[in-house]
Amino acid sequence: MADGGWQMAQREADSSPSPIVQHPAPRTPGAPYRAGWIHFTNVAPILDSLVLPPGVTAITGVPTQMNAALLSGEVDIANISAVEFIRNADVLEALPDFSVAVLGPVYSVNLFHTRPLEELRRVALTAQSAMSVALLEVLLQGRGLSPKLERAEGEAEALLSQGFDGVLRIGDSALREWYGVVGPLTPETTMTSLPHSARGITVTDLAEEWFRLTGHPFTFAVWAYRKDRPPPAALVQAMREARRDGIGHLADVAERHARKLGLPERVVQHYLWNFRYHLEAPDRLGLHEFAAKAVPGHAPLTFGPRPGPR
Ligand SMILES: C=C(O[C@@H]1C=C(C(=O)O)C=C[C@H]1O)C(=O)O
Repeated sequence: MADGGWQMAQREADSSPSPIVQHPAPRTPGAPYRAGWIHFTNVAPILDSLVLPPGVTAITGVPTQMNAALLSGEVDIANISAVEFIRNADVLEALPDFSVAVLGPVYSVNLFHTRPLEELRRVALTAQSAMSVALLEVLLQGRGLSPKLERAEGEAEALLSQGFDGVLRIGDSALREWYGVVGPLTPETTMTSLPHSARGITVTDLAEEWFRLTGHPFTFAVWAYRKDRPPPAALVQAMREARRDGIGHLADVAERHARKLGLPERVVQHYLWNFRYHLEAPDRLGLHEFAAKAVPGHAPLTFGPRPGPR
């Protein structure tokens, strides 16, 4: 579904640092604390082992759903698109030690294209993602490129055969479609440098492009909460324990999710060990650099108290 007006509307919304936050009704005492999880495979090392403490409930959804749920007050904490945290930094705060970030390629935030980037005319964007759209805009602006950006859902190869010359995809389907283009990998394929083109389709990995541009990691998601609704300590502790367990058993997590995704185990294992889940100094540097480029004039980014031992 093409929508020519959407690009302008989106650009206008993007350039405004003021939040579109609704003010939820005050909570009744004793009401549950509500979490919203984007449950893509890349968060499995944190979420799969998570045992919610008493008094905490959770829902799941795609990034734009969880962004909206946090901003409307439907949930109190969520792993949201980092760009929404930046845009709404006056009302949101983030946990200081949780991120979905990478240094270099991510494999699941992909622009599939059939012409060189410089010659792109029509690019399909998924409505599931806020972060990848903002990143794509920064990368295109950096190269002085302005293809028409349109909202359209569907698999990359199908959209490429329907008049789009670029298709932006995220998450598990983007990972699967990347492998669909470049796979199957041979035993000789080095796992430090996976291929990015085949059959006339190039897969530009937006996090790798960001690394080429800045030398920094790219932080896709942070765990944000409303400043007036910080998470109970028991929830943060449970998340830290779940992450320690998940990263400690990454091969098991990868095996389970490889089966679900229909991908080879070693591909999923490589995908997962590539992530940076602790919002460390380089990830914050990348986040601040992106914030300055994508949301000039944003409110200062604030993070909760420093964590205890991991
Ligand atoms: C790396 C990814 O990051 C996710 C992408 C998001 C977005 O595009 O808005 C939001 C949260 C991230 O967890 C991915 O989905 O592949």
